[in-house]
Amino acid sequence: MKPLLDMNHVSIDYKTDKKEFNIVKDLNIKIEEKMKYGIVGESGSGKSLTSLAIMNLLPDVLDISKGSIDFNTEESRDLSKLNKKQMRKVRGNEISMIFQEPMTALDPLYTIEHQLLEVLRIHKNYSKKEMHKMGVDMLNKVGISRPEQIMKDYPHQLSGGMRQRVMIAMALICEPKLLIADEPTTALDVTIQAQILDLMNDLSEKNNTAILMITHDLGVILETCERVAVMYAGQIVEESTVEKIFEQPAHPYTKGLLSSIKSLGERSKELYSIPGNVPTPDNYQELGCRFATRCPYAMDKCFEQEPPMYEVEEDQFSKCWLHDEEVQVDE
Ligand SMILES: Nc1ncnc2c1ncn2[C@@H]1O[C@H](COP(=O)(O)OP(=O)(O)OP(=O)(O)O)[C@@H](O)[C@H]1O
Repeated sequence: MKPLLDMNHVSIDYKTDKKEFNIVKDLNIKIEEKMKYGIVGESGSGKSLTSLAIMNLLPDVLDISKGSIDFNTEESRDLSKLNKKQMRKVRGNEISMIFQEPMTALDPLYTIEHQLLEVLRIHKNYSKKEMHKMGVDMLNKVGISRPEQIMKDYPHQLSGGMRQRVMIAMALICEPKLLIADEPTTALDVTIQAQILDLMNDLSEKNNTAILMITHDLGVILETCERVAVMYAGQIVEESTVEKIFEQPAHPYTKGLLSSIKSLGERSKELYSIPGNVPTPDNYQELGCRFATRCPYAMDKCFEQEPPMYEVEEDQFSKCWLHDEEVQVDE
């Protein structure tokens, strides 16, 4: 069976009359129905552009220069080829998205009822009364008490956690096949974070919704996902099940990310962080590995030739020259 979402060799370029450069390169992601899939990476690694590409919402200066984004439901569609009208039918209905900061997605001028029911008005054919009832039920499901009152409120009258619950309600009211959650809990208190993640998981399980979780936080991935792609500077550097990535990470970048959360957990005196920063796209190395400048194991070859993706274990893939049989490493 075809996966629900199949990103095949997707590259995203910046392109204007004056300048042109590649940002996201050769992305391959397969998300099966009902699967919980995570993309993790530091700021600037290309996570958000990946989600915007799926939603066909890339800004004008960015362009999918290669590859396809196949969305396979009863029919198969390459989302990157759909026009605006066709894509509007997909967004909010078959694929929906939760953002980090709900205030940017909620309009301060409209009531929660107006905004919550908007996707139903656009995509479905229910009476006003039916929609109202569905709205109240959905608010109940996301754990909002007094839903009738909240329906009449405006976004600023709600707390951050409540607004995030409303966003989840909005995203799931049409029972989408895929929910994209871009840092859905980063702006919330730690105690509320866990509640919101649990809620998203519960609801998506009940509705058979697949989740694409986008985050810089490996802890969130560990709690919510089955598979994970680790992104660095616009590329996937490692991909596997969450279990394998946590227990036996293969790529030096993944190892670095894990050391940072482990040292947090152990409250060690010195918090480990990977030295240096993610380069900006106009500074990506044209040759070699994009992580080489920060990699503790970098060899000459890493600056000269781009490594392929190796299957280092069954169903575990890592893009690093260290896995090459001809490379000798002294550890
Ligand atoms: N409109 C744009 N024009 C030019 N470059 C852009 C544009 N949007 C994003 N970029 C660049 O693309 C790279 C990837 O950005 P992206 O927002 O996808 O990263 P991210 O991993 O989601 O980071 P964050 O967690 O900070 O959102 C960054 O270096 C960013 O500067």
